[in-house]
Amino acid sequence: MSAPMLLRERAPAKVNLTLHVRGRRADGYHELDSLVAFAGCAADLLTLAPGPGLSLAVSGPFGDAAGPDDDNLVIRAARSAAERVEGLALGAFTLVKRVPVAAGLGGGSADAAAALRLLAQANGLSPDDPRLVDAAAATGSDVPACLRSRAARMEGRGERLTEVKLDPQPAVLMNPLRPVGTAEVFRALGLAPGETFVPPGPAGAAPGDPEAEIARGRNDLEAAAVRIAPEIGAGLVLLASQHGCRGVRMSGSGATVFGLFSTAQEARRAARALSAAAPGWWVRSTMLR
Ligand SMILES: C[C@](O)(CO)[C@H](O)COP(=O)(O)OP(=O)(O)OC[C@H]1O[C@@H](n2ccc(N)nc2=O)[C@H](O)[C@@H]1O
Ligand SMILES: Nc1ncnc2c1ncn2[C@@H]1O[C@H](COP(=O)(O)OP(=O)(O)OP(=O)(O)O)[C@@H](O)[C@H]1O
Repeated sequence: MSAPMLLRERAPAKVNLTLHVRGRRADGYHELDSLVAFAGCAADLLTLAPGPGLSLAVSGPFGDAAGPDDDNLVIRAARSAAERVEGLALGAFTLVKRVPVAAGLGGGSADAAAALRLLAQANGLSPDDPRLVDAAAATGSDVPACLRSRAARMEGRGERLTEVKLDPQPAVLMNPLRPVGTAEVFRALGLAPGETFVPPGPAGAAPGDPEAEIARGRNDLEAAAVRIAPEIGAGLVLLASQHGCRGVRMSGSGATVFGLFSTAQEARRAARALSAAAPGWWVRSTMLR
């Protein structure tokens, strides 16, 4: 008797090392230019037992916050793939939700992307299959980048991706466990459809050298998000005060903030100090790549 097949995938959190808003398109979405990387030590876990039907069981510290299972991005991605690939075998998913929800870490997008990778494996498809890439884009703006889960430049709404050679970045992630809605933050920028975004301050570095781009870049959603959740500002100050911190910024639409460090040891030490200094916050040291 053989055991039923169980496939596993990690769904690493996404961090926007830079996030530049170009403007608002006629369709209401914002045109972006963002360097994204992925966190080794902050990830959800997915399994798939291929078989008839489609189901999802969610557990883990943030399982309740992910919303009803039928609405979960895992199910939405699977349905989206099934619409595009005739005869696609689905099955029973489990999700252990360890990344905070509505946190600017693309947790739901990472889960959707991991579900597509599992379906690719179960059906003998490449995760780069254009039908799966199309299903990813239809599920959410961050899902195509999460499908690859490697450092990249993300342009447009997230559908244009270019690989970026990035040295692994020791980092600390901090989140106050206050959900911040992505749509609300974009709305707070106050751009009309068709309007160009004028960044405050100097332009960032030209594309080519990721280190310079990160050092001189911005997150154009940061000011709007701080108005909605002022604790983001407190998190940035706390992170910046840590020994060895090279720079701090918010990820995505917040409220997660990150600090970059020169060594993994400094990042781990800072994470220990911050866990004590900011009780109630989610704090992780990780390597971004
Ligand atoms: C902020 C980022 O996380 C940066 O990586 C993404 O742009 C957001 O990605 P996401 O969470 O997958 O977002 P989606 O689910 O596609 O969009 C949520 C909502 O955010 C707004 N939105 C999102 C992306 C974008 N480029 N412009 C927007 O205006 C829209 O109101 C949209 O209805
Ligand atoms: N698997 C999932 N994990 C997390 N949230 C999910 C999931 N499925 C659906 N959702 C819903 O999606 C919304 C956004 O959650 P998510 O954690 O992806 O946001 P985020 O980290 O702010 O994303 P971004 O960085 O793309 O702005 C939540 O309101 C949540 O209810």
